[in-house]
Amino acid sequence: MVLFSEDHTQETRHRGRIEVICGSMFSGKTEELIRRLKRASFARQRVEIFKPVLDTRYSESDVVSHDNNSIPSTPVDTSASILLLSSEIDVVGIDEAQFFDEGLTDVCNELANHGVRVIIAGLDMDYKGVPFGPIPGLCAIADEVTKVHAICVKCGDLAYISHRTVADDKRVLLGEKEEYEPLCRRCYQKALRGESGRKTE
Ligand SMILES: Nc1ncnc2c1ncn2[C@@H]1O[C@H](COP(=O)(O)OP(=O)(O)O)[C@@H](O)[C@H]1O
Ligand SMILES: Cc1cn([C@H]2C[C@H](O)[C@@H](COP(=O)(O)O)O2)c(=O)[nH]c1=O
Ligand SMILES: [Zn+2]
Repeated sequence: MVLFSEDHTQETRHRGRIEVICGSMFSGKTEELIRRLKRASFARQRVEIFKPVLDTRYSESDVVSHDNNSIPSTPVDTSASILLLSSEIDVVGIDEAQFFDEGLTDVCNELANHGVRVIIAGLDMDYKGVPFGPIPGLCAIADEVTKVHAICVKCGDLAYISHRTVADDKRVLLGEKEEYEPLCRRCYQKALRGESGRKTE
């Protein structure tokens, strides 16, 4: 899939569609979400961005990337709130979608069926490699899925998973580089076996 394609149909009004941007931590999901949403704003489309209320890492309200790019957003606690707050909107962006309830799939379908372009960013897998929350279902119903990759911090290959580096087995543990590192499949298997590797940063 070509990531930075100039698909001008995406800037066309009244085209309901669902786009999913997924991958590991540090893979550029939030940056790609912000890029698409800012382009929609430049095209004078009415844009609304949502994130789960529990994601307070960088900001209570803004969606912020690891490189500190940001865009204002509305924190919500359920997917149903997204539907309620999206009247008269052309483009809906949703970040950290893995933390939403399973109702998010129906909400996104409903919006797209009514002509809204819905752009969703989220982790495809948790730290154990298990598909995360509503993301797999959203990938199934999406018009377009973009899988992005970080760089494995041990070997420089493409990473596919977010390895948790602290002892905590809760599925939800907000964090950054102190708690997670993106690894390729080979380095992840080594890490699970307790073999040390060179950390390149
Ligand atoms: N190991 C890494 N591989 C790729 N990018 C990384 C890595 N570590 C830090 N980054 C930074 O993270 C940025 C991506 O941030 P962001 O869009 O917030 O990612 P995501 O939302 O997927 O976690 C990259 O542009 C890069 O500057
Ligand atoms: C793998 C994994 C991650 N999380 C948390 C850690 C971060 O707060 C977010 C992901 O943010 P990003 O924008 O993709 O970098 O999710 C978690 O709670 N559980 C996990 O298994
Ligand atoms: Zn590796």
